[in-house]
Amino acid sequence: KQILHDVSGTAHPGKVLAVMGPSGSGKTTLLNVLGGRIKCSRCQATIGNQPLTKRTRRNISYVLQQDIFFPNLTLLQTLSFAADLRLPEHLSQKDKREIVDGLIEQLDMKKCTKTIIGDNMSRGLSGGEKKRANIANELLTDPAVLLLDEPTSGLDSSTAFALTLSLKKYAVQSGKTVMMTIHQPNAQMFFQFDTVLLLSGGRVAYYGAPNDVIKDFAEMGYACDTTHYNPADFIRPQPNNPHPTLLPSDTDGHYITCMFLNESNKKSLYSFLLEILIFKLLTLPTKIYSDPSLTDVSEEEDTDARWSTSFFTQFKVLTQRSFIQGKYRFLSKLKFIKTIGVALICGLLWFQIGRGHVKEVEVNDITSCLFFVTLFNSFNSLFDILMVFPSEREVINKERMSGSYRLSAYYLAKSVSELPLSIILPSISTFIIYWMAGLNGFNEAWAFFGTWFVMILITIGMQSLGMFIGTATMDFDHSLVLAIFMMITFMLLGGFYIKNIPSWLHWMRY
Ligand SMILES: Nc1ncnc2c1ncn2[C@@H]1O[C@H](COP(=O)(O)OP(=O)(O)OP(=O)(O)O)[C@@H](O)[C@H]1O
Repeated sequence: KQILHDVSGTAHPGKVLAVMGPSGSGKTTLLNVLGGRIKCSRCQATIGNQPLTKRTRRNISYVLQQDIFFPNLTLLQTLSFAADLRLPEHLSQKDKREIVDGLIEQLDMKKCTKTIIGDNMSRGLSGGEKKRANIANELLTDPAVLLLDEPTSGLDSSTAFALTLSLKKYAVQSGKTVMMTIHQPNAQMFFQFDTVLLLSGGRVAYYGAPNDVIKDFAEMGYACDTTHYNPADFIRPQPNNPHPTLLPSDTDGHYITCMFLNESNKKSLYSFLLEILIFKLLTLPTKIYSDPSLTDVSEEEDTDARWSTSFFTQFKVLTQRSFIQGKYRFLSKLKFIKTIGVALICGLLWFQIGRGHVKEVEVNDITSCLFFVTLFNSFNSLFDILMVFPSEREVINKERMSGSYRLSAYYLAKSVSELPLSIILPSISTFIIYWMAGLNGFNEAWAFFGTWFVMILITIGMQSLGMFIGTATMDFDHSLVLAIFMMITFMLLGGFYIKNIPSWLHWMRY
């Protein structure tokens, strides 16, 4: 589905470009392409003089419309972990902390550094604060270009205006390029923008200075009574001007330029290129297009390092973060009560069964006891981890899109941070049941360690299986069905219920 048709324009350093247009006009799609979230084979975009590749895209930060964070971390923890992952390793912890503190101060968030981000279940930062946290998170890397998708949505008009002002100030003071989509700016906000790109049905309806919009629309026969109308409201339902106006660039630096090519409309491409050529000769300080031929940007992957930090740093920071994020799960009293409670019941039920001279009939009971302990620990660890990865997927996707870390570093960190759960709880249950049931008598302590070690291996194995099922299905209902099916298959083929497994099914127990 072609969403954007012949959209073109330039965003300049030190200036704010607002992408406006009715819902579904393609604003987010445009930003997604520029931010590298959608691969577009027929689009040509350059940053400065460079084509947009994985490496040059690192100069662009993209603030998504949704504020996606780990809800249990505080604002300071969130930004500090992001700084550790995304800032170059040669910066000291003190430097990184100063950058984080500076951003918190700049965005006026000092009073909520220790507040958790929060979600529907546990209240934390307010909507506006979350939005600012989202922006701070992207500003950490000091990008040359900042893309923001509807940063003012859900904010009241004065907060939205304050945010627009801060973005404008940021662009002017730091000479950065700011490009944002916005739905309904009030008149005050509208005139803060340096350039407005109005989209309608994926086409450019207006591209120029906000001050000229009334004049341009009046020339087309749409006069606006500015004493009674907000120009931003006025132009929204009138998106009939298909001709983009090109603005001269007056600043050098990281300006970002893009063009979407409609293959079926080569004529417009050529006339557009001609327009650019004339324009370029007349005004442009540096070139817009280095190569007008149609190249596939997705093929222009370059081999430069994609990450700011080493694998080890990523692993270390992600493990720490995972511990803090998951501490509510790890330290859940309920889990301890459940484990100890079930272990005590088992201990009482099989009390001293293995002690002394074991009769033949008791051998069966001992096998049942071992089978139950194995099953209990397996179920616990399998179901505990099933939804851990899917629930973090959004955050991981967002962070991976901005090139924060390798997937392998995340996976290893996640596995390591889950270890306390996979060691402590099975150790408790095995310890209680083993000694209460008196398995193997009291004299052979080594046999206890043997049993304990096997239980730990089983739980770690089950944890991996749970992670695999959760990741493969990404859906609670499906993962539950698959997990139960696999557990029951293991139980049936484990040799407890039936000793004479048909030979053609033997292989399945592996
Ligand atoms: N992957 C897709 N497949 C099919 N259609 C899509 C896809 N992505 C976007 N669209 C369609 O493209 C159009 C533009 O979507 P986009 O999200 O860019 O709009 P928008 O201007 O940002 O809207 P809003 O202001 O409501 O967020 C919409 O009609 C949408 O349904």
